[in-house]
Amino acid sequence: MITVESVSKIFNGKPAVDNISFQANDKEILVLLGTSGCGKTTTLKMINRLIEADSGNILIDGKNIRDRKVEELRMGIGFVMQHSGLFPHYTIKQNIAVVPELLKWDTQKIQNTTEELLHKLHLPEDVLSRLPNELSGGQQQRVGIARALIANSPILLMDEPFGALDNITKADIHSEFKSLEELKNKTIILVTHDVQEAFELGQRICLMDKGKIIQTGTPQEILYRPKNDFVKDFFAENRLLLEYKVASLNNVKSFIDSEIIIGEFQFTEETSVWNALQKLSSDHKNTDAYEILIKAFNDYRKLQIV
Ligand SMILES: Nc1ncnc2c1ncn2[C@@H]1O[C@H](COP(=O)(O)OP(=O)(O)OP(=O)(O)O)[C@@H](O)[C@H]1O
Repeated sequence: MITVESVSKIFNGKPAVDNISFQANDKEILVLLGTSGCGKTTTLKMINRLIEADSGNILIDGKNIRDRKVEELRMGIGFVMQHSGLFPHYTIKQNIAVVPELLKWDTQKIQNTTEELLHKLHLPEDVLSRLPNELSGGQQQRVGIARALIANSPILLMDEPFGALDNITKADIHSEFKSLEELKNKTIILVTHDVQEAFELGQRICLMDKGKIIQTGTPQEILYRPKNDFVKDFFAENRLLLEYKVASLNNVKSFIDSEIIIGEFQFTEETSVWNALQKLSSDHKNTDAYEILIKAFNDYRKLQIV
């Protein structure tokens, strides 16, 4: 568990992070969401002490990170930097091997684990001998993720890990990412300014503005019980889409005979209404099921909006 207690950071007399507190629970993906300059990256970097907090405390599993050696602290934290952060003069193979070499893994183990991760992240093996600038932005980001995952540390900090991807590739990566076995037991803090990404990946979201946390909650809580007008307005543009994405078939099942829809189309109760509708809309034979689901969603929605 990561606990951030009343943490602040001031740059040139201006607060970049202003007395924030939150907790990332074990094995959850907590998203820090906010517009450019609101203090997300600074917050993330304070957790692995790339930036030292001016005040407040950060605890990992109850231990203050100030009381730990920086190198030892960072060994237990995978970090995916904004724009991949790969060493430009190292090959991809060397970039991925940096931490395993510090941990004195034998060459065979490094090679096997690297190949396994490349495969899972859909990167061809021939990238290994290339330099970062010989890869696309999206490929570089996947390498950045492989590098952060290889040592299997229990905590993962990710700064805009999919920022270089277009929206279509992003949607694919999000579902791949969520199903990666390597992530299942990790506590993950992910920074993004992309509202849809936050809703697709975050179990909880901290919405930040001007160095402060405005609201922390599940996507449903943030959407249906916004703390103030700022939160409401922040999601106004994407609101309907987000509502379809946060509602699962489990949420709407009491409004339909969902067994039919779930069984017939191989959905699960966790499938979002959005994904189910997308699948149903791809074939005109499913028009009836599509309409049943829309109606159920509308009935469910009426009860959420207070
Ligand atoms: N090293 C630094 N020196 C001075 N000011 C800084 C430094 N790092 C960040 N800042 C300032 O602190 C504020 C917060 O920056 P931060 O990078 O944490 O924001 P962010 O939410 O991650 O933004 P982005 O999404 O654009 O990366 C900004 O006003 C930024 O200009």
